[in-house]
Amino acid sequence: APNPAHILGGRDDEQQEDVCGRDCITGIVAGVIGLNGGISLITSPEYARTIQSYAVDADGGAYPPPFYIEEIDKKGIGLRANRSIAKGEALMARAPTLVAQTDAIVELEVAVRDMMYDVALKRLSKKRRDGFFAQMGRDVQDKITTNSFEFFVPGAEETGSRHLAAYPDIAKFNHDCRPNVHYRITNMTITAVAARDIQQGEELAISYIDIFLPSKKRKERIQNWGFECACALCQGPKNETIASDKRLRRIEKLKTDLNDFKEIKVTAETGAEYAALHEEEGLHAHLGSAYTRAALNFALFGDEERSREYARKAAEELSIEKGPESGDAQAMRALAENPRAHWTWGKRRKLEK
Ligand SMILES: C[S@@+](CC[C@H](N)C(=O)[O-])C[C@H]1O[C@@H](n2cnc3c(N)ncnc32)[C@H](O)[C@@H]1O
Repeated sequence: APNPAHILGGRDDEQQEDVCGRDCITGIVAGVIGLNGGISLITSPEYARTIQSYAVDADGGAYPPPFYIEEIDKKGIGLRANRSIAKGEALMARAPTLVAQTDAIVELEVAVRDMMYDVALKRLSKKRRDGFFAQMGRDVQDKITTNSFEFFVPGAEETGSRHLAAYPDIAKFNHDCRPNVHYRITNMTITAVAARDIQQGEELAISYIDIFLPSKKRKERIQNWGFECACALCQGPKNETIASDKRLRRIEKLKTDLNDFKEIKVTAETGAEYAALHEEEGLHAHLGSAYTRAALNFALFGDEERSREYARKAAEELSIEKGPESGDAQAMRALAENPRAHWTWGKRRKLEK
């Protein structure tokens, strides 16, 4: 039977309100839930319960903020460093203002969806609502499309459910194809971290797309977002774009070879070359997985010393990228501790014989 669509909760009062009765939506349930006085949800009661159980950090990160807002050439507003920032520094941690189940906003009738947005936004405090409306975009839907981040909420469906979240402060970061800031979403708190050492005066930027794509494909993706990329790589000299595309192709090829376990197409050094290409290309926010591949490849060839060296580097990067307690960072700490005990130990060397 179709589920009722309702507005659940008020600011902190948890009362329910029916929005459109029992049968206006088939298949999905949608509702709006006020949480902690400042987060509105448009989702099913099941996901709402999970989301409500999340601990949130609404106002974390470096204080005073190591950046200021400024008009940036060809990009609208953006953030600029007001001091030098060390790699790994947490710049900002924020809870979302508005969370909407992706399927719900796609499947809902536009009029119902807009009514839900309306109710959800009215429930926010004025400051948080103003923050939402200050984001770039023609209307509520466009603001969500232009500025939101996606995260998954585990649930009955195998993959959980995708949710779009608005983080107006984080939405001030512009895009760069070689970003100096990395973000991660834990439950639904987003944390922006310096992906490398940053100098005073540099613009702070994250990436909106897959930055392993070659220049042409990146351009297409960015066009889908509705703008032309004004980052240094995209606007830089042609020979640099060609050199960058060549490195990206080599990275792709080495990744395929390193992942091949049926046939040995690599040497112990291939992983190190793979990681060095990431460094050269300025793929700072992806060094964790690059060092991980290198560490595992050295372990596969039974090189204890170098496996440890790269596992240590991987653990350091993964602590920034995924958090110090993430499973990936812990796995690399374990490998650094004792490569000989790892399941990969010597496997490629044995194959070679
Ligand atoms: C999430 S907002 C970022 C903040 C935005 N600049 C503003 O003024 O609110 C995304 C929008 O910023 C602009 N933008 C972000 N990165 C850009 C880039 N690398 N080149 C040109 N425009 C960019 C585009 O208009 C894009 O749709």
